[in-house]
Amino acid sequence: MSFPGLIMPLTGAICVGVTIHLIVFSRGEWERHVVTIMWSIFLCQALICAATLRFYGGLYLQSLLYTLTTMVGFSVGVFTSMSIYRIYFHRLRQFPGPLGARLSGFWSMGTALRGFQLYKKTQTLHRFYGDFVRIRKKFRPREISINHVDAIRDIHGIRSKCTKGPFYDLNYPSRSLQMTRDKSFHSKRKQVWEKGFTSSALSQYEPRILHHSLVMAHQLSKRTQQPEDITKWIQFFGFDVMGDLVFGKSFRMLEEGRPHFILGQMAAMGPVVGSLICVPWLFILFQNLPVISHMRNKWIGWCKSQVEDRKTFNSSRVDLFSFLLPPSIHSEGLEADDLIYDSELAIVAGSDTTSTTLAALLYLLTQEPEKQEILRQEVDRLCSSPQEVSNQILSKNAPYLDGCIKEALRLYPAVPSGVQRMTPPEGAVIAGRLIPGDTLVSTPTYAIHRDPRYFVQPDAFLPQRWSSQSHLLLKQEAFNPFLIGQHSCVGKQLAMMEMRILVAVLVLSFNFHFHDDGLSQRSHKTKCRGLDFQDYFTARVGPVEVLLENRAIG
Ligand code: HEM
Repeated sequence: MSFPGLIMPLTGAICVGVTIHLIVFSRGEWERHVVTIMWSIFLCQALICAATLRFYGGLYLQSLLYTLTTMVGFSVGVFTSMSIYRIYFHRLRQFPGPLGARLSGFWSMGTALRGFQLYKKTQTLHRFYGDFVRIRKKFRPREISINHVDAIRDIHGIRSKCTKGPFYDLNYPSRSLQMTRDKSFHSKRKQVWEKGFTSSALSQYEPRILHHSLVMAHQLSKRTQQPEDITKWIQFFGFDVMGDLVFGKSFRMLEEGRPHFILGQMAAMGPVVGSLICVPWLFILFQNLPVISHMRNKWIGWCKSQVEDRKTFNSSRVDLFSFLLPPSIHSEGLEADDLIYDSELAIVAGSDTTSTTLAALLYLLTQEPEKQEILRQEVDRLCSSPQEVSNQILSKNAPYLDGCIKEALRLYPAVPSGVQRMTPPEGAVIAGRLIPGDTLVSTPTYAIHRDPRYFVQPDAFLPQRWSSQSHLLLKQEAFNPFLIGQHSCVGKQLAMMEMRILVAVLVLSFNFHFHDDGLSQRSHKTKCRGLDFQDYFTARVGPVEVLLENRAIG
């Protein structure tokens, strides 16, 4: 039998592609089913191949050509229909934004891959297009970034009807306090988490945080001959503290002066996550690839073994785990793996964010020695030695220290692009404008934090704007590093305590300088070029090499 022309299968496949786009891809949330969808497409292609082979009597090449034609036709159908729909018919078409960003997540992925500075690109787009920009940051072009202070209240505030968007399905069906869209599970679990951050719980963590700060100062005091990468030590600190508070044992990175495997794991995963979250279906597909799933399983397996270890020892010391571990798993509707993912969340959310802010702050203080000196004088007045550093004293009497921390959080927010929420089906008025239902919305934290409508000299490090010179602060509500509302950061007070204690110990122990005489190229570069601040959903700071000078105190 002769092999038919390819026009008919091509046209048929294009029609199927258009139909599938219109009934599946243009509505609902299909991303979490992407693996099934891919398998179905694969299966259809295999069936077409087998059927043509059988029907046309074993003409392998032709049969392959036929199958490829249908595949190309299908893809052309889906992507053409998608592009036309997104440009001309999408219900968000009245919102401006760059063409690429309206078309596809690959635009954001390309932008992310060029230095992981999507937060800066978003800021530039807002300057060009205005407060509302249609941009695909984490999910499809139905996302609008809103660069307005009122949007923070309207999207995240306690009265908001916006819910978590499909970004929070990325680990589905695994769930943690943060990565769940189940409201009732979240609110029950949040109550449990909050018990781990009361002032009485925090006061029990404080001596351990001070201990880790002193170990870090001790290690640094032996490294004053040449510039030292302070970011590395701060990461050790952040992870050691969280290991101690979550699993009851430190990772001992500070003591041993070298990274634990978890840090290498996180460093490797950062760019992968940072680029793939822009195209979530690809993220979910990647997670299922053997190499990636092996890395992830290794890490989760490690968390699991730590959770098991922690369950078996009855610590007399209170730690976060004592609160998270229920008397009986079933009593709180937990599933067996929930604790593992919650402990992973605590380690990652608690260490990365705090380390980023601390590294940014030390960079800013080294950049501006006169502000470093004002801070040192304030801390000197309150604490006679690093061993005497106390959160209680600092939190009540050190406004300049708190101002420094807030400025670091403002200039370099640890979640710089903001987080994704979804409007209710009936839509919502956000910053004075009606946004259609089921639209993904976010507030770009970095851009809002550097908006001159809300902060005078927004790019300058001015700790006094939070105390003696409040006229430099035009809209306090625009400052939103921990978020507000029911999904706000549960670890805020712990983070503030850690940052106060470590910074106080360090400024009491050392003077920080950038090295200018060519001894350290990197130190000089950091000084001239600014901070290497990369956005992988949570941000990371590159090496900050500073020269430490021991101070004679006590
Ligand atoms: C400078 C430090 C920190 C910053 C800037 C920060 C920021 C944030 C932000 C913006 C969120 C919202 C994420 C989202 O909705 O997807 C969040 C959530 C969260 N943070 Fe933090 N965080 C910090 C430190 C900590 C610490 C020390 C912990 C301790 C374990 C922690 C635990 C959490 C948890 C468990 C959530 C999820 C809360 C929920 O979904 O209800 N964070 N954080």
